[in-house]
Amino acid sequence: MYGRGRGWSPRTPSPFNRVAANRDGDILRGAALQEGTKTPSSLNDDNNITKPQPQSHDPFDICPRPLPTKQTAPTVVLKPSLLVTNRERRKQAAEGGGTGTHSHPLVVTLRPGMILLKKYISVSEQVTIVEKCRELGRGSGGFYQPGYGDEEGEGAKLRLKMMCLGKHWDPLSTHYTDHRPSDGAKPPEIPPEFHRFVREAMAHADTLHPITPDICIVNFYSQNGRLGLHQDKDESEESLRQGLPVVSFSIGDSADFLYGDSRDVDKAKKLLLESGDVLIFGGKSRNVFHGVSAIHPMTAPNPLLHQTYLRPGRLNLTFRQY
Ligand SMILES: O=C(O)CCC(=O)C(=O)O
Ligand SMILES: [Fe+2]
Repeated sequence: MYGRGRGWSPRTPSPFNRVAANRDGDILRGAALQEGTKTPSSLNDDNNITKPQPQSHDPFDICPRPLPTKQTAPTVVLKPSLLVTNRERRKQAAEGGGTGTHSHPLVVTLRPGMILLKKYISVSEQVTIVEKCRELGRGSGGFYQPGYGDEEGEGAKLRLKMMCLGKHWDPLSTHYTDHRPSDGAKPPEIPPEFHRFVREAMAHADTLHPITPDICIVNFYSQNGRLGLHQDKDESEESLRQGLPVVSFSIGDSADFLYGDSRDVDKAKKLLLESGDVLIFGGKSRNVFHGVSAIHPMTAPNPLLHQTYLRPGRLNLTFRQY
């Protein structure tokens, strides 16, 4: 995914020092290194440092329930009335999308091989996706904060939480593996309903080869999340040669998505990806450089938040065929 396309390996000096210094910022150093990880080294009985142990990752809940307030016991969390929810749904439908009727999606060709299905995923489908990602994300192989740098996980961290389905993408080796090296977890399977959503979306991108995804990388960006410009180049040579597309679902807060022909942020185009958007890039755009430069707070659709408690931020799923 990110690594190989970014043109470095763990044994060569990481370009992230450069990236971190130039505001493109897909990593955090220092204090943020602590988030979501535990140090893998430990002492044995004789107080000698042992070999690195498998890490455990703190569970990460993308839909935390509100804490009860002090003065009232037990707290009842009020969901909006049906009237309010329906009004919001109608408003959203009137604004042009996310209605769940895929008969006339707005299909925009951004460049050859790069297709945007605007507000394509209905709110109820977004709810299904969020709930499934929540469930899988809290279990074995669920969300963690991926690190680069060294085998002890003491290097830089990506500025997002990640979970892989189908196969694990390892940021250290920049290869796909059957298990997550840090804790040995096997990635959960891609849920059958996700396969259906991808199949239906692909039908609107008929200039591109359809995929049968066997990998889905799920990223959760908090409001200061970022992802530097990179190419997705770690799938099989055959997949890349055929230009098999990456299918990307955006849910939650909107994001500034950058794309272009080089890693140069100043030359990249900027696209606002909103909740329910599907971006497909394959064929002549399979190697496009892309990244996320900003998340826009408080832009997620209210009905989605009311139904899922999705935390502030953005969920992105990229489906690929190895
Ligand atoms: O979050 C996005 O829109 C892009 C994610 C991405 O490029 C990746 O996971 O490789
Ligand atoms: Fe990517």
